[in-house]
Amino acid sequence: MPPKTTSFPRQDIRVLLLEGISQTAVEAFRAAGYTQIEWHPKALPDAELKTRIAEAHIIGIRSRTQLTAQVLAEARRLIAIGCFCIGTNQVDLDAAELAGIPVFNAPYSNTRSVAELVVAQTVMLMRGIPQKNADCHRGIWNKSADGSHEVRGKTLGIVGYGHIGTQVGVLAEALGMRVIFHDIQTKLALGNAQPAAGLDDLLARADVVTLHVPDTPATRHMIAAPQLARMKPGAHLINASRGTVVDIDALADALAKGRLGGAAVDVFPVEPEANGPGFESPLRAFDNVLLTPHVGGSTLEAQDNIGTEVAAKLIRYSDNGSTLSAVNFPEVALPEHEGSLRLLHIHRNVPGMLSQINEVFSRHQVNIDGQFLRTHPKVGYVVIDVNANPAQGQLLKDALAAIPGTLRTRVLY
Ligand SMILES: NC(=O)C1=CN([C@@H]2O[C@H](COP(=O)(O)OP(=O)(O)OC[C@H]3O[C@@H](n4cnc5c(N)ncnc54)[C@H](O)[C@@H]3O)[C@@H](O)[C@H]2O)C=CC1
Ligand SMILES: O=C(O)CCC(=O)C(=O)O
Repeated sequence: MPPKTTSFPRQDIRVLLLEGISQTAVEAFRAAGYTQIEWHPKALPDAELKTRIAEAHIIGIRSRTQLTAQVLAEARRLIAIGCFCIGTNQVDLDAAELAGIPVFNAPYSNTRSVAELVVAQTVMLMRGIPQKNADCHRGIWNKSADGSHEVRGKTLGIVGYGHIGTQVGVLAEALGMRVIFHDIQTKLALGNAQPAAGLDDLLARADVVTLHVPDTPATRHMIAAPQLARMKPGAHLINASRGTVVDIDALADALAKGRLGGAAVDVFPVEPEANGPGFESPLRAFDNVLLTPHVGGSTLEAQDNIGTEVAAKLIRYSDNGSTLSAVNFPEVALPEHEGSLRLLHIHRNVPGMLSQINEVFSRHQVNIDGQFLRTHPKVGYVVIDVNANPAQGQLLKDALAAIPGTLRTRVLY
């Protein structure tokens, strides 16, 4: 099959991939006919990001690149954003939506990797391995069972019982742990897991507390001094969710006072912009804290799967207009449009928009083959398949773009 063209040829669409996104994404774009792919191993400094994003039609990032409203204001050509990870808190989702830019992510591909790391950390913390490891590195031999426990029969408290939390629970039960969880939504408990009566109840009962919530206003500092004080003396805390969830100074204080047995922390309120020296944290002072550089989802398996998954979503949107599974945008699942010309119209969701759109087609005496509409409170997305030639398509696109409240139009041939 010859490749379908979009409103301009695929080879003119510029794809900017940052932060060492897996080559599987590059391969997926190439296989779909995209040739202008710029790949960077790291995040870009803010000024360079603004320059590069101004030229890009599609951008792929991971958790480090901050796509703020100011950065997005420079992204005049951008049609789609891919977060090659789960979290999308690094993107101003409202600003992107109001600019007519859907944001896609990979909600599942690295969840197993995080779950495996957390289970390993649970065993390591319960055995006091971080301190023993630090001692050995300093040449100190300290063979002792003091403070060292099996995880079998101990209680794991999972805060946020979603894709990662549930997998952690299943793996922990396989090791003989009792699993309790807390979530703001009612959740199906897997295996023998039990819901706790609330966060305070979970904190009071768990030997190890592990956090798997997203970054939201409600989760910011959800573990601070009062919550740490409710944990069992000598219990352990694991955070592989987001650095904003734990008050790091309060955690350092609890560790300094010996209230907690230890902690494993993979995510930080401020993370260095690049690999190399420059990681600062009060937790560096503690031998009983396992520190990792935000690698919960960083396995080759996860990254390869994420590369394929998010690239497929971006390509589908670019070629077909489908926004299924976009995190910030009206979701429209579209059939192929063989034989029809497809117009995309993204607009402010104000009364009378649809009638103005349809008036364009009646004015140009063009038959509509199919129409798809979804709205969010602020933004609407209409896709119209028409029986028209490319020249008419361009005229229709210009007429649609002239409707007040239009955010973006595209034509797919
Ligand atoms: N360290 C790393 O490399 C990685 C970190 N993550 C982080 O892990 C987070 C969780 O990932 P998933 O399990 O896939 O997300 P998910 O969306 O499947 O699960 C999150 C759960 O948290 C619950 N929740 C939300 N607000 C809550 C609150 N205030 N109190 C209690 N529960 C609340 C939700 O109802 C949901 O069940 C992501 O948002 C991301 O920030 C994800 C992947 C890799
Ligand atoms: O490894 C990454 O790029 C970020 C992983 C993560 O935190 C996420 O998927 O939300």
